Amino acid sequence: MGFRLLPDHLNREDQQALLDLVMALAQEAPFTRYVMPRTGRPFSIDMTNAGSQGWIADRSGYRYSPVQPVTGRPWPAIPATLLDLWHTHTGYPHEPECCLINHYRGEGARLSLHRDEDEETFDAPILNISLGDTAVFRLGGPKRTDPTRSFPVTSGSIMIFAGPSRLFYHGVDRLRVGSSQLLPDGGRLNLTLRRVTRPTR
Ligand SMILES: O=C(O)CCC(=O)C(=O)O
Ligand SMILES: [Fe+2]
Repeated sequence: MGFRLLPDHLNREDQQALLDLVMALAQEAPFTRYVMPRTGRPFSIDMTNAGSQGWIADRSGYRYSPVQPVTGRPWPAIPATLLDLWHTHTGYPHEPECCLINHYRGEGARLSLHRDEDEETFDAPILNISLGDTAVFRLGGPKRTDPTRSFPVTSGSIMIFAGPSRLFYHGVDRLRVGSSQLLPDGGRLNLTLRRVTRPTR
């Protein structure tokens, strides 16, 4: 069990259906440009969430919140299509609690090298779904100083970060702007499904 990339896994119709779901979710929970803790510098991408827990950032840190910080309303539920993909590809016996949605609008949109480490448990894999422009994705190892490699991730591709790769450093260097026509205004959407709390049995 480790890292898996399933290139072009979802067909065009499934991609469009996911895009429609994201557009609907964004009506309820608007995309927001967070700022980074301490520096207060804005991210180059916009974010929203579905689920009982949404990943947020502000001057005081990175964390999960049950509500959208601007509207104060709970995040919309994670759509069944995404729950199905989670169960199919992760085999994890519990539901994901967060679907973080990143919107990379175009040139200059990136996500620097980081680990997903704000969750209470790292037992569950992370499921990553890409829609729209190809991303130049960077994957390293468990330590920030480990060597990294970069590779293209196209629209409809799925990545699974399971086992040790759950805590590998990763990021997005840039988009190949204009490589996909899926999003009406161009750019890329990325969905990551996450388990946040430790399941109680
Ligand atoms: O956009 C991507 O593919 C990566 C997203 C990511 O690493 C994150 O949201 O933590
Ligand atoms: Fe990440």
